[in-house]
Amino acid sequence: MTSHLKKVELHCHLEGAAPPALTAAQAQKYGVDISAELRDGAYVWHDFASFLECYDKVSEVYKTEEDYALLTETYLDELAGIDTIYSELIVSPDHGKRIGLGADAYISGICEGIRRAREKSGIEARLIVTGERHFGPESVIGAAEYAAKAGNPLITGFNLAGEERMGRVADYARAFDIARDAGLGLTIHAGEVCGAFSVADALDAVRPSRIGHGVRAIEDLDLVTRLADLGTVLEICPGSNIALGVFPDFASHPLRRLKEAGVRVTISSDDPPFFHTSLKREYELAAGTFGFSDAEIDAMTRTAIEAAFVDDETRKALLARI
Ligand SMILES: Nc1ncnc2[nH]cnc12
Ligand SMILES: [Zn+2]
Repeated sequence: MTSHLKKVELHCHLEGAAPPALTAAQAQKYGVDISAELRDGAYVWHDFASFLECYDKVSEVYKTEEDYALLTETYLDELAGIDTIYSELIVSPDHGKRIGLGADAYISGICEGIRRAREKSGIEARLIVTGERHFGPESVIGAAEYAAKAGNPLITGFNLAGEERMGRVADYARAFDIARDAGLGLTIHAGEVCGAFSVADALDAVRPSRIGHGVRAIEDLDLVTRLADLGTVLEICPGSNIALGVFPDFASHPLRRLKEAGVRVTISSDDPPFFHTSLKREYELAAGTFGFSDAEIDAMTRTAIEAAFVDDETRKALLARI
């Protein structure tokens, strides 16, 4: 039972959190045929590449500023309902551009959703702008430039998501330089679909304070030591890793081994309904399947706040609530 624990989430893709029922209603509203991607209330995909395709198709039924406000408010309300005090949402202004809404309207809708949710429950949230690796370095640089120039106090981080097998991290280093120079926090998907080399690449080329997943670092014990020595925080999403077949089962998932090796680990849900999970379930898995005590789970939540892309005053206020 973890319902009595305060929760924090550092790694959730906004469109990846879209509830299937809301997506079905949106598709009907816009007359979009989504029957290949959404069947019997569940998203349909069979491997990482088809997951990314399904994700992009689902994203297409969220079209207006108000659609994005509603999606954001819905997800943050769900989080607040399980005692989540802080959430970082991974968002893609490029997607706003691609669907013709525009990056500013996309972000403005999301910020309105944050405002509405915060007013009801007090939940605090920030945005991590992401580039999508499969759209290539130029597009990722564009996302970084957007985030750097936005001057939006809720945009506090930059990420690289998408097809990890495309190119090497160094190809995207310039985007991270732009984001770093603008004072944004840096995190990057690595060591999820690709092996330990991808985590090493990320450390060498980006020097991020956090890594999304990073779990395949376990394939190289020297690299695990390097992560522990650097204090790099891993945003670990066990349910996602099992759903995508990164590990065959929870018994072989390295969350506990990484923690015991001194790596700073945190728990998140990634794209919850796509992976039949939720932040609530991830906390339950931490307690039940991984056998962590309440104190150990609270320590991971505290690590997440320490690594959050927020100002010191907000960090202090959040830490005081754990
Ligand atoms: N788990 C994941 N890995 C990489 N890119 C993503 N985009 C959405 N979810 C993702
Ligand atoms: Zn992710």
